[in-house]
Amino acid sequence: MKLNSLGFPRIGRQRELKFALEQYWREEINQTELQAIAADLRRTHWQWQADAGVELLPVGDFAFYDHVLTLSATLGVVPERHLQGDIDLDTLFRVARGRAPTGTPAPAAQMTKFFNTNYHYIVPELKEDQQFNLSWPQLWQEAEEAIAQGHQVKPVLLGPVTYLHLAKTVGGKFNKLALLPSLLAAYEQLLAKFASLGVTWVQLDEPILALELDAEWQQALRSSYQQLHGAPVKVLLASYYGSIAHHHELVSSLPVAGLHLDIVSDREQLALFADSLAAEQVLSAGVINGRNVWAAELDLLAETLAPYAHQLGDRLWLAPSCSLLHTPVDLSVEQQLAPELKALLAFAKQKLVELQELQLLLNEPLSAQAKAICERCQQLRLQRQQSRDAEVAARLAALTAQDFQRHSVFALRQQAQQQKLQLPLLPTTTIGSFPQTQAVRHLRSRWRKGEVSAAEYQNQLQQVTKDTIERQLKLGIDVLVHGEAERTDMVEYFGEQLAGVGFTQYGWVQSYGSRCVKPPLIYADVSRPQPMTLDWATYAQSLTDKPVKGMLTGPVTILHWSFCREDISRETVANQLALAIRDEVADLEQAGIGIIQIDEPAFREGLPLKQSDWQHYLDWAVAAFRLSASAVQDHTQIHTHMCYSEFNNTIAAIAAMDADVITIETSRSQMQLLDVFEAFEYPNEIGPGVYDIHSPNIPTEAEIVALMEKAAERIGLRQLWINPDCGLKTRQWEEVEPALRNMVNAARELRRRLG
Ligand SMILES: CN1c2c(nc(N)[nH]c2=O)NC[C@@H]1CNc1ccc(C(=O)N[C@@H](CCC(=O)N[C@@H](CCC(=O)N[C@@H](CCC(=O)O)C(=O)O)C(=O)O)C(=O)O)cc1
Ligand SMILES: N[C@@H](CCS)C(=O)O
Ligand SMILES: [Zn+2]
Repeated sequence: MKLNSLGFPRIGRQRELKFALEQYWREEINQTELQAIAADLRRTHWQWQADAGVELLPVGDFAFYDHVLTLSATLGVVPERHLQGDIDLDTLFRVARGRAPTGTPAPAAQMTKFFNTNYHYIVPELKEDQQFNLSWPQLWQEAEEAIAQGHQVKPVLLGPVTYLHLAKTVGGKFNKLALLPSLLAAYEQLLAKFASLGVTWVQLDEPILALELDAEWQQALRSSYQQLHGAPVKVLLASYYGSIAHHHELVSSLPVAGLHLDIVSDREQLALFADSLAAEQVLSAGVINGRNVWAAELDLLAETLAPYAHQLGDRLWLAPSCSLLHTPVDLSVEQQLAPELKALLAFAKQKLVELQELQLLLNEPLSAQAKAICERCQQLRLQRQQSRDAEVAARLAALTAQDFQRHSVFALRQQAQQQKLQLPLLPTTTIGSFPQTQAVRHLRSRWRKGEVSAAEYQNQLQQVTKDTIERQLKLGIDVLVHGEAERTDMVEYFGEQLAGVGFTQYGWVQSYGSRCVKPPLIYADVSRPQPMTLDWATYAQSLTDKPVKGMLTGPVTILHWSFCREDISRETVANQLALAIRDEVADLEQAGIGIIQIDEPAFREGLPLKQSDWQHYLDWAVAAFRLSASAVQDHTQIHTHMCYSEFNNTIAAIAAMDADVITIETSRSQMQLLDVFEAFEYPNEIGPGVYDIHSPNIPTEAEIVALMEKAAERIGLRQLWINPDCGLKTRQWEEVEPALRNMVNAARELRRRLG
């Protein structure tokens, strides 16, 4: 029984890759030094996997920015604007970031969420006459590197059909599936190249199998794997992030040497696929959760797997459900986790050990070691069962329909709010965060190390907040924010303060490129022991007569961007979080904060992969948001904010959230995202973003006026706000101030023209 690894996090246990990349981009180290750090990380990660008993080490899971981008470069899919001579590492950085130490800057390629994860990939741009040529050697060079270290390797890359599915077409409309034959020819060359290195297995990932696919895409899968059958390597076809039981007939007819299934998402797949495997086919059972951090119940897993181990012998491989990219690297470096919580966890490195232990339970079930593992698992089960909070349960049980509903309908609330707030036509505001400067991060780091006292930390953050308020007042913005300087991250900050939620010191997970997040751990019933944002909001409000918006992260986003317990439904956890946020909303209102924003940028990302499951999700997600927002008086204005979203299939749910104001990311789509709000006759107020905060470019007054005129063609003037696309924490003050000055001037000009 082989242990199969689908990929290991590349960022490094201490985020070595992040720091090296950023140093390289700042030209503090050269490419040779960057390459050396990367090679060290790969060597370490391969060794850890080999030590755990993985025989075929994954290659292709390392990436300098994103593995989809590496594959694009491998295939020669690089936008012309970034292609300045032959492809080199800086070409990849220009595609991803718009700039690199060498070459001419050009607008970065689009970046978007990878399936239902919080990982972002760089969207390949395909032209109608796209050629695919092997153009960038990283993948086979890494295979050679691992082989030279004495390992056997299994290259891992996205399969051709998923690659096409994730790509976008540029330069006119055409069916991207027309490119499949030439793409397959490039894959054949790549597989032959691997074979020439002595590689026997190649893993091709087709996570689109977890989606509901139309006939055309199903046929694309059929014809692709029939064609690749001729390749001189064995193909392991991998799917993950969801069940593929609905494609059972299609998948079991494909002539591949093995299948990897995400068994965590649907255990029934084991029986279904095991029974239809061809005589030589391998089944890689993804039984260790690659999307979560909880220690596996190995004793129960072994019980489930035992009949299949018997049936398939060494054709059964044991694996994580997906690449370990989405988990933190190593639990052993955590020094401050409560031991009871630490015992419940397994990060990437520990998950490899779990595979090994599972193998032992199956091979030597009667051994003393096996007995000890089973006892540990039983102990953990007992501990998990004690994680209920009777008070939270009672509060949830007592909820009635009224708790999910504002007192009055929007039209009445709008009047009450206008009377109270007296805002001008087209009010201006920002989304919450202002630049998180090096100085603020350094201060926090020193406070965490005990080098700065809590009082001093507080005091200096107050200075930053005061400065942020003064800058906004000078700019003439109508609705101010305190700037979020005290927050590492919009989710982690709340995670640190909620009961039932744990947080790590080093549990970083790559979000995009060099950027990482540290997801909180929701391990027990959630409640709010004390106010979380009240002091910052009231302090900021004390500095001005203009309204300061209270700033909260919504329950759905906290849930999606955390590692969540699995013993109760996500809906229940969302409602627990909603009650905690509801209490904070009530405290803010009570303290005189008249506008409160509840951010939900992950609302859309939470949609299940299968569209047939969407409505159920939307129902409970909307309810959780409403529960968090509905305790206030009519005159208190509730905002929500969503970036990374399009609203085509969800507009009814967005309207049902019933926020008084929604701010959204629209600048890059030139306000086209508003079409759906217009068609739906969306009744509440909307702030369509006019400033692309992902770009260092400063929007001009004329550009903002033009964007808002487009918005006004679609949405009633009295419904509109003017604001950036998203928070400004990743930008510099030198960019933010002129951009916001132009935004405020544009608002004044528009009021003159349209008011
Ligand atoms: C909106 N987005 C978010 C997502 N998910 C979240 N959970 N949160 C989000 O905001 N998903 C979608 C997008 C993803 N976008 C981003 C954008 C930016 C980042 C990012 O910048 N991450 C930072 C880490 C943020 C953080 O916690 N900072 C700490 C500093 C930690 C640190 O590195 N400290 C240094 C010491 C510094 C010094 O001494 O000078 C160290 O430890 O060495 C803080 O604010 O204190 C990143 O750097 O990756 C992520 C997702
Ligand atoms: N209030 C947050 C929202 C980001 S999506 C911010 O401004 O950073
Ligand atoms: Zn945002």
